[in-house]
Amino acid sequence: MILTVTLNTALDITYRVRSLRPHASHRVSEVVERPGGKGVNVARVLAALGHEVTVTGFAGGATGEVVRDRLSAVPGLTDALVPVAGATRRTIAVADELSGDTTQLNEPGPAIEPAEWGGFLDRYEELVAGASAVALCGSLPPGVPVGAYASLVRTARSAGVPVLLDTSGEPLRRGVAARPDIIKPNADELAELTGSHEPLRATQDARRRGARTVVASLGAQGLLALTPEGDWRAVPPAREHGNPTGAGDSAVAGLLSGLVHRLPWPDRLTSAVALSAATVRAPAAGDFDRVAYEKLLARVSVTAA
Ligand SMILES: O=P(O)(O)OC[C@H]1O[C@](O)(CO)[C@@H](O)[C@H]1O
Repeated sequence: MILTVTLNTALDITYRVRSLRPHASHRVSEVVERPGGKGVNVARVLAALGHEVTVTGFAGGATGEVVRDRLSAVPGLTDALVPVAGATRRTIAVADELSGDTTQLNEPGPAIEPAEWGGFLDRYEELVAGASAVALCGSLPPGVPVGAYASLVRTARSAGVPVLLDTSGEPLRRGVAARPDIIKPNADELAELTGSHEPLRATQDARRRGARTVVASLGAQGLLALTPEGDWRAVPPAREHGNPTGAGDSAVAGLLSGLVHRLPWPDRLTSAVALSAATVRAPAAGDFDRVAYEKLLARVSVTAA
């Protein structure tokens, strides 16, 4: 099984409005509610691709119950979330029909008590022992130590399980130094980590900091990957229009799926780019348009970087 870790799970709410304007009141034409947080989205896509996947992290309160209830209906997905006293956060994505842009508002998440964090570490160690790969995804809720991902990377490495890290800021900086197998920063996360806004230079710098492979997600420019097998750019055939929320999570799912199937890197990148683009076409995060995905697979271009 593939293990995904979402320390800051969420109930993702997507609102559709005609046109979003600051300081104005809006009528919402559609509301979609989904279990979210990056690792949860990754897990849902992996399950849809036919993988056995286990979700862990924290869940609490009424929002946590909704998240767990919805996850129990996903075939192939096992819920190993650790209960906490605080309530799972909500995130709000406002999709603006006129511009096609999405505005995201993410709550900070519940305060995690030291005993809850300790309980999670024990659970994580047990789960890692049965995993073929681990993904550590998203922000940290308050109370979780900033070096959390560095510890979780070290645990996976000492168990001999490949580990992918997808986070930002100081948790990413510390996590990279613990030498994860793969990191998947976006352009902003890379720039924050390295101080460089030039993607190739920043990706090389991120690799020198400790990640074995860096896969940078660059929006419409696709993925730039520096790997032990070679360096590639994987680009979708055209810019997609729709809701980009969760597109990076789908790319992570594609990378993990390719990793456990031991596919060559160009094939992993093709699948990651196609899934990512097919997610932009689907209305809610963590979903992808399967027909678009299958068509896109033949149209992604992978070239040496
Ligand atoms: O953990 P954060 O970095 O706040 O990101 C969480 C959010 O990002 C998304 O996963 C999209 O990538 C949403 O589903 C939402 O839950």
